Amino acid sequence: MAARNVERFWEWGRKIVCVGRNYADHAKELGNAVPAEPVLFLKPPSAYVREGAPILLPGYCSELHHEVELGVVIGKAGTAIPQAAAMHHVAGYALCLDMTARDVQERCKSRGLPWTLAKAFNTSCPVSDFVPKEKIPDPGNIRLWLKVNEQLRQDGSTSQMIFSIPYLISYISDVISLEEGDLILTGTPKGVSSVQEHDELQAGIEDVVTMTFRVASR
Ligand SMILES: CC(=O)CC(=O)C(=O)O
Ligand SMILES: [Mg+2]
Repeated sequence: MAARNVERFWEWGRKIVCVGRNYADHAKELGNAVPAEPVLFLKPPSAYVREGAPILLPGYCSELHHEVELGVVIGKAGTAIPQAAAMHHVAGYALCLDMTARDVQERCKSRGLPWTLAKAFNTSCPVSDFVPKEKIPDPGNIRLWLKVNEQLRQDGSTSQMIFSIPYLISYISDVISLEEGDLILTGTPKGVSSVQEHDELQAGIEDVVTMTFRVASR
């Protein structure tokens, strides 16, 4: 069998581990408490969508939100990885959107139900090209931005994250072993807002990588 290339991690069928409420200003804008420990949820590999294909509005959602996030691509498997060794397990990064059916999430929250329908639907994880680790020497201090129809909606820095990337890798891998090709979404800064059919979303990690997606109905 030909060796698989981590640069095409989205084709591997590996898990996507997402961190919620990792930026205090975003937790605040949604009226959520700032967490004492990371809030985790999962997306399946079927959530991936690549540039050229649309983000599909789930039929049961009336308020689809964008969340721009730094994605961390795992290059070396591990369980209970110590923080000091965490960055040795990183192959690189990707620009990601954590598309969220916000109305559905609010209903789930009020009923104490899991967020699966709100977070894990097909095309809920638009993802950029792979960014090799060397291109982002300080992932804890880099700008993330997102425009909808050319209007800037999100503009934050990973320096605002509550839990650092090494802490997240250590925390997650203590509970869920990380494998090569897994992706960690590290949370979103403030400015999330709803998108409609035909909207154009442009996002970037500083000027390192950008991507553009359109929203379409199913
Ligand atoms: C409230 C959320 O949807 C949490 C989340 O995904 C985040 O990035 O924060
Ligand atoms: Mg998110």
